[in-house]
Amino acid sequence: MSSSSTSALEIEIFQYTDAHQSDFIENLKEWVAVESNSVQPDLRKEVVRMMALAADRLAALGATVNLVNLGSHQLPDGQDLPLPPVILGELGKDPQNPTICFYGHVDVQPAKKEDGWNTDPYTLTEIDGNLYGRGATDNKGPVLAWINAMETFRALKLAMPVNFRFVIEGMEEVGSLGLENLLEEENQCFFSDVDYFVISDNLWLSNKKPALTYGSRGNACFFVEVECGSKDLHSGTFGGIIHEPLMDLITLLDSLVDPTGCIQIPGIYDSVAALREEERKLYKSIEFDLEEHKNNSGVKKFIFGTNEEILLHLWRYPSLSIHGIEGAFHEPGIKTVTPAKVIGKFSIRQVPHMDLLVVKQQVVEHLKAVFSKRNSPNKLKVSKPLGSKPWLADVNDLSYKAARRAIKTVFGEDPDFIRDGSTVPVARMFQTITQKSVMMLPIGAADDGEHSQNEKISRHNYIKGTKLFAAFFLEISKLHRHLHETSHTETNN
Ligand SMILES: NCCCC(=O)N[C@@H](Cc1c[nH]cn1)C(=O)O
Ligand SMILES: [Zn+2]
Ligand SMILES: [Zn+2]
Repeated sequence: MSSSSTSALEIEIFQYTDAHQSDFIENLKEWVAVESNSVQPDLRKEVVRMMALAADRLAALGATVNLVNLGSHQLPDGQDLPLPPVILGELGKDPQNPTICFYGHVDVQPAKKEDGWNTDPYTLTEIDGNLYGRGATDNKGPVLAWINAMETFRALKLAMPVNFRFVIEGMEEVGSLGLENLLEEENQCFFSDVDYFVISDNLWLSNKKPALTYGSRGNACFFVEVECGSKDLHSGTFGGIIHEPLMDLITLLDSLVDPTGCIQIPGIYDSVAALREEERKLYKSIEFDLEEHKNNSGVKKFIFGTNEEILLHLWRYPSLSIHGIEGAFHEPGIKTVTPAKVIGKFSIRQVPHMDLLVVKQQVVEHLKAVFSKRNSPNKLKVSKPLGSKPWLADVNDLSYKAARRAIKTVFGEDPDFIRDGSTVPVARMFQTITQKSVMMLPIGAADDGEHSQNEKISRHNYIKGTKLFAAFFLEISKLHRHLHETSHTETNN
């Protein structure tokens, strides 16, 4: 469907895209077939193979591709494992054109058929208009949609309206190891002429309505370790006469959040930016379907009952989640052991203007205070292995204006302006390091199930996403040229 303002050029591009749907889906099928799971060390070679495939595809478009070696990293068992290279690609150096740097990742979360998938996770399978497969939406589909859009310009022999830069990595799912250093090193080189960064690695808020994302929460991950000695004990021989580490730990974990979701760590909300009335109004106006969101989650009841409260608690306030306990018996059946050492894992999503150092101090003080009340002789250790800051963009940036127009052209409606409750550390990294404009332009729908069983992207979103990116190239080019012509004229006068 095209809106009345669709240009002849856009119509030509959209017709080409529609006519080549099967080719674009074949490309995605080829990528999904690679088990580029960055979590499991024994699959690292598949991540490396995936990086080579992505590099080849960019090179076929005429891009200069540099596979940057990031060295190696140490696994928990002390073994050294090479990191996959990062792709730095470039195509076009026309000084009249804006330079857009697209970031994406081609590693995936683990997936096994027996986890509850209805189809083989590595065989892209279309059912009722949905393309199921690991990485279909996170993030191979969106990366390919961007490449498909470029391919369309090339196939139609159209001049590229923008200069392209690429950062494609293969370690996003495990914390983008080595990427921040590379961005810092390349800030004055590879990134020096970038005008706008675009990331398409998140989802719409709704299953149907397109969105533009202007913020994401950061995250502070914590380990809390309790240890009573060097070996596990028989609970019949020692139960009842020792301070069990798991009991200490459960008390500690239980002290973190009350049943209304409120974090119990003193001072944690102190620096959260005050909510302005316009912002509250904005949240009220977003078309958010609470029932749809509940259905997507598969749970029966949320803590909050209104759209406004839900959005505030997802985007605007910190939240604390407990992820697991290392060392605790978790397998089926009975084992009457008392573990000597257990590590609780939790994280606190960060919002402006929380400070990671202050948060760590508050967490440590709170846990120590709770622990001291138990008079336990056990050893307590608290650490923060990972911390990333929140990201917030300026929606007045030209890229947002261009994307909004492109969305209207392709989807026939204005997008929701949304924030993301999860963390996309690279958005904040690009912003802090380069001081340039960063935008998140999702093409996946809320029910795509990233990281979950039966991950998918719909054919509709994949193909319209391809058109959206092509329309965005044209819009940003127009707006950028106009801005520069205007400022040039003003300078000359
Ligand atoms: N919708 C985008 C999701 C990206 C994502 O899943 N990010 C992780 C990153 C992370 C944060 N803390 C540790 N890893 C997330 O959990 O938000
Ligand atoms: Zn992702
Ligand atoms: Zn992911």
